[in-house]
Amino acid sequence: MEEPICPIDSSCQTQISALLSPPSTLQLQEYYNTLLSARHCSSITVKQDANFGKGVFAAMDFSDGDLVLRDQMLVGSQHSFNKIDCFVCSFCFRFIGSIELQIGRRLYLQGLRDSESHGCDVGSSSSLSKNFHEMDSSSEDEDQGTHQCGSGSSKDKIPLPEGVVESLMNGQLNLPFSKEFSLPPVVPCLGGCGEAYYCSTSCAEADWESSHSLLCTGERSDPAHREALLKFNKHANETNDIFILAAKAISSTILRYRKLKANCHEGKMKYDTSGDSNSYNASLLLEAWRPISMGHKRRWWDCVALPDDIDSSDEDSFRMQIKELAFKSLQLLKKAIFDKECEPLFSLDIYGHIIGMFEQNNLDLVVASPVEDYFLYIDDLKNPDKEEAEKITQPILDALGEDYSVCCQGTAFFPLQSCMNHSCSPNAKAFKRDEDRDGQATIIAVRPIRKGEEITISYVDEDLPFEERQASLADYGFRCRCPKCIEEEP
Ligand SMILES: C[S@@+](CC[C@H](N)C(=O)[O-])C[C@H]1O[C@@H](n2cnc3c(N)ncnc32)[C@H](O)[C@@H]1O
Repeated sequence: MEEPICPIDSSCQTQISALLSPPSTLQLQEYYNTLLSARHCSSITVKQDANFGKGVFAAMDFSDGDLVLRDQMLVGSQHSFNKIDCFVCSFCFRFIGSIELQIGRRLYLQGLRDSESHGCDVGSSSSLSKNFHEMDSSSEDEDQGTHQCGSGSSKDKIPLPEGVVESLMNGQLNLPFSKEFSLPPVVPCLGGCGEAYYCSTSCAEADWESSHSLLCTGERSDPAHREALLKFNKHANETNDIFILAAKAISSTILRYRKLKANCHEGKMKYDTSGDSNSYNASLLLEAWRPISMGHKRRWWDCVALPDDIDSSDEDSFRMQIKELAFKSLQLLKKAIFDKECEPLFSLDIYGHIIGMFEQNNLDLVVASPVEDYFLYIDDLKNPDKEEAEKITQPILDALGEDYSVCCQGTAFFPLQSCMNHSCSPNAKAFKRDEDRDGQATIIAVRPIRKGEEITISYVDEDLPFEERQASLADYGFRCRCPKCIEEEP
């Protein structure tokens, strides 16, 4: 197999090195201080630590159970396989519409999928390993893809009579007590793509401004770009949907760059324009790239852990195929949204680092479903209300099957949480609480934390034995040197 060669890697080498060089301590301090003050958060600080690079430190005392941080994502996306099950805002990931729409849409899409007997994307490393085997020409059980979808198999489900699913979707059928669980209305994408929906016009506008205006496949987009974007999305959904996140990171950088440039031209912002236009553009691009530059990064194909089912003798070939996959995805994206002034962003080196950053730093995005709350509420009713309600809800539960409620699942990069180092004896935990109904990351203290102490979370199950912990942390590309590991090291 030939190594993919990206010409931009060599033509923009100097700019790429500038984009990838770690920020100075001053830049880092300025960036995080501004971010923390914009979020009115004075309880933590981000500092360089001699041991592990950046870390998060307590700026006050916390007690066990205290909320340490609610972190808003920089970029995030719902897994493609989860889109059948959960209808959520494409920007903040709140469930939208109504309980009836959530259920009706899910049953409708499941039916459609079953009749087309399509599988679905199964997420990053398993899909990579599957991909590797496919490229390696060994066969893969077709059922495996379907099995891993949230929607489960249709065999134990009792379909609803014809027309009921439609009535749920179009609002003609109101379920008992569903008004107790009202959800925000469905706001379609401003570009009319029919792919992105929102909980409010402010989310629709914020997403449009931050990245979607470049990635929208609606009528407002240029037909040639639309075609290319559709191909890019298809490839990402079939291989690894982290590419969608990488596309969002590149789009948001381009849009920030254009905004900075417009602000400079309009005189709203002062910038050193003494150099030539290339160096002026390059420094604006560096500024636009700042939020991404802060994340800890290594090239994806260098840092991704070798899946268990791939022999170490195949490691080089595996890494090369990962690189090829990224190159293919990048070419599709380049066709869709290339911008000459932001050319370095389309180099394979930058693309590999962005994906590597997401693979190593991302947190699972999990938003609890209101459908579960709804059925629990019905179950808790007293008779005769319960009996009456169940006449309507039981056939729906039978149609949904055992996994009647699935939470929204995705992956997201959180700028502050991603600065938290790992410890096998952590003092905090990334945690979903019952009241979390959007895609923010919540960090809670799991024991008292003194002002000045580093706040650590565990990336893996910290109760595993030493070697198993180290093996799990290999997925994050490092060997743990926390106090517990240093003590337990044989
Ligand atoms: C999510 S980042 C945490 C923030 C990171 N320190 C930074 O500078 O951006 C994870 C990286 O931090 C380092 N790290 C975090 N916890 C560590 C630990 N317990 N032992 C060794 N390295 C650690 C590793 O380089 C790891 O890949």
